[in-house]
Amino acid sequence: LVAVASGAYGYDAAGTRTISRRSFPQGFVFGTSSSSYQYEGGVKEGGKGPSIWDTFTHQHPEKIADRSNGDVAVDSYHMYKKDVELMNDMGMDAYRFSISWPRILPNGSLSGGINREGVNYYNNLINELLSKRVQPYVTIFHWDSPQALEDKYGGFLSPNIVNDFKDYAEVCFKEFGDRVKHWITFNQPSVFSSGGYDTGTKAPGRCSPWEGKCSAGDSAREPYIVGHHQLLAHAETVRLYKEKYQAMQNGKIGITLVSHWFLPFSRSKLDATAAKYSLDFMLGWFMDPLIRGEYPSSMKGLVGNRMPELTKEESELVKGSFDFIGINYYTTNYANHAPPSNGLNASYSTDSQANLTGVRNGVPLGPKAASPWLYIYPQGLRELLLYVKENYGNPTIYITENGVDEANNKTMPLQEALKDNTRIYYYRTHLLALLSAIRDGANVKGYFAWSLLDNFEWANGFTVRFGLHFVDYNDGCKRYPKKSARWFKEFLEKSA
Ligand SMILES: OC[C@@H]1[C@@H](O)[C@H](O)[C@@H](O)c2nnnn21
Repeated sequence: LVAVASGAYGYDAAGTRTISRRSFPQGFVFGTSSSSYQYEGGVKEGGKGPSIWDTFTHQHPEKIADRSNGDVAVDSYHMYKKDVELMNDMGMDAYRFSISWPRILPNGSLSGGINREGVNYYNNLINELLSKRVQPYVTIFHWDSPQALEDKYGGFLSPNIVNDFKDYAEVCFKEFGDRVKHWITFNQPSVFSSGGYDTGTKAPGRCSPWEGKCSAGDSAREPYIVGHHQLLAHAETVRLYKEKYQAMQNGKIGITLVSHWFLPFSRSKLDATAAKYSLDFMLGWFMDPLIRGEYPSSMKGLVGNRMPELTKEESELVKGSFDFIGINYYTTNYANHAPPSNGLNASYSTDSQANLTGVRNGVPLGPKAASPWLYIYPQGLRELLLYVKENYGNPTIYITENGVDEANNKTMPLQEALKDNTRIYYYRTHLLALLSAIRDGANVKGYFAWSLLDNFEWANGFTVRFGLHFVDYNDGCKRYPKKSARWFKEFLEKSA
């Protein structure tokens, strides 16, 4: 009875299914995730050059729900020691953060000079983490590319970006690789491509005139070009790390992809195909080249001559270019067949011939979060991981993001805002789903919650809160642990 009460067998005395870190394999890594533009602030401090997100939010405040920006964000540029203290208080093993490219190379290219103040900031953060035995997992690119390269040659629209990215990554390996042992080249290249170049809802805000309010762009071609250049930049960087640094620094390198799980809206074959196409366009776009050296056949068939081709040499460079794959999972969608729009208005979002929704015949897949795209469906994480195991050779996986948001209710008293029971439900059920997939053979080595703190949520600005800690934007970004942070502390209690 005592063992059951202590949750040793997964159930508490009340019979509620419980879970703790002891349920997971020995050495399984638990952490939290963040990104430079969403956390740092210090927009013009320490010699940082402008990023495309600085430009996007200042030139198009109308594209951000509350017309806000990341100039201050949650001020981690000045408060990183407090952040590390919060991770340590919870008992977290690791922290995933991204480096701001223009904070290291203000002019984008190596020839423009290295900003030593920027290097110092990340050295201080890494050293603070290690002083508390929190392992740094570093994302080299989380969407905030240098404005200087956008102006110089169109950023990721140009193949020139591949060498500039590789040079930037090499500076990171040289400066931080003695202490950073897990590198993630890109965060969600599919979303950088679709948000920035299909819908125009993310920086640099390009799209076709009929897709959105953008000054320029081509939603039918640019997302695929930008995706292709990210894939090549990733593969060249992995080759550099493996040829020149891995033996000496003994780190691992990978990439983070995002995917929903997809369920057919009906039992029709067309909807089953729509679900598969949706998975190919969101996950397979990059997973297929990484595992097989080829874009998905569905994409090649549906996108046709607008889909870039991997040469034989590129295919060999990309195939197997990883030690691990990061997967971000948040939600699941129903997919129903959507006949192709007229050929004139093709785009990444319509090429997959699928309409996506979280509701079927008025019934939602699960409780709805604050973000309209997020329905709580933990089983989707299990299904996605088993799909990756069965279809992609069971590669080493880290869940590099998983989380849920609530609305930023400015009239709610602080003590009420800290009672985030939905987030506890979300994490408990998703960790159970993850454990189930691991027990069925999924090769998962770690899990990172999004996010340590409430932060700047891109087009949603500060109108939603994803954090385990509440950030008071009206009082110097003061941090307060939510109830979920206390839940995670119990979950992680190493001695338990
Ligand atoms: O929307 C919440 C988070 C963002 O804040 C992250 O920056 C991004 O990597 C992501 N991908 N899917 N969901 N997310």
